[in-house]
Amino acid sequence: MESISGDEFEISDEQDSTAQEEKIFVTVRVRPLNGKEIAKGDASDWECVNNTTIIFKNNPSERSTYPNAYTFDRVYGCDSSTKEVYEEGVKGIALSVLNGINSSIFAYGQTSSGKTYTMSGITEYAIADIYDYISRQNDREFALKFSAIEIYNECVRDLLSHDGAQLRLLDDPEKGVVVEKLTEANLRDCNHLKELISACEAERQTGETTLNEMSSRSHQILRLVPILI
Ligand SMILES: Nc1ncnc2c1ncn2[C@@H]1O[C@H](COP(=O)(O)OP(=O)(O)OP(=O)(O)O)[C@@H](O)[C@H]1O
Repeated sequence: MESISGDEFEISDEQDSTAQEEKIFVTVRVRPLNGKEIAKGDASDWECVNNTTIIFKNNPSERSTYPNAYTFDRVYGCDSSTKEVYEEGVKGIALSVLNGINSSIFAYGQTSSGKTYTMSGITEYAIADIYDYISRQNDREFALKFSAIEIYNECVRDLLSHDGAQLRLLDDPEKGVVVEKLTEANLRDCNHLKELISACEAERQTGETTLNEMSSRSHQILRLVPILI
């Protein structure tokens, strides 16, 4: 997400210090075993022993000098809900974009680890909160722009365009990396954004992997840019 552009915009000291800290908040979420794994008698190798520590339970004895406990800003066990993950680790970051702070929220992990599942839920909650926040502003009015790309086999595609053309990445001295000719939609409202995200979902490359029948096979980047009007 990119922060607001607009002349009158000011940020508070608290927001300013958050921006200067360039904080990165890293969380881990363990997904529950799926039907296939349960049928095979698999057991989870990972256990969250408190809010910040996850342990690997099956260290072979000959490698016992390897660490088996890992600490993150927050860890979520397999009974956690996406709402919990969102509220504690993501909401503040998503809303900070409306106060002038560029922010990114991304998921990383092997196939079938639950990236799409978690990010879909998180996106839904973030959209609801962003529009709720905007509707409660009496002194500020926002316009939102939305764009979406997919990176697949080293190619960048515009998910809001049906022509399937490969887009070029350009290095702009002021803006940084820019995707040339990328469609930017001016959002009418929350439902418009949801419709566009569904359309992007339909455009994505999917395929089967040994671990995930509906693997996304690509990286998707959704970008929301609020503008003060
Ligand atoms: N926290 C969870 N609770 C219940 N089911 C989950 C959870 N996380 C993932 N799943 C299920 O596990 C399967 C794999 O998840 P998902 O497709 O999100 O993985 P992925 O990391 O995006 O995989 P890929 O990289 O292959 O696209 C899906 O069927 C999804 O519904």
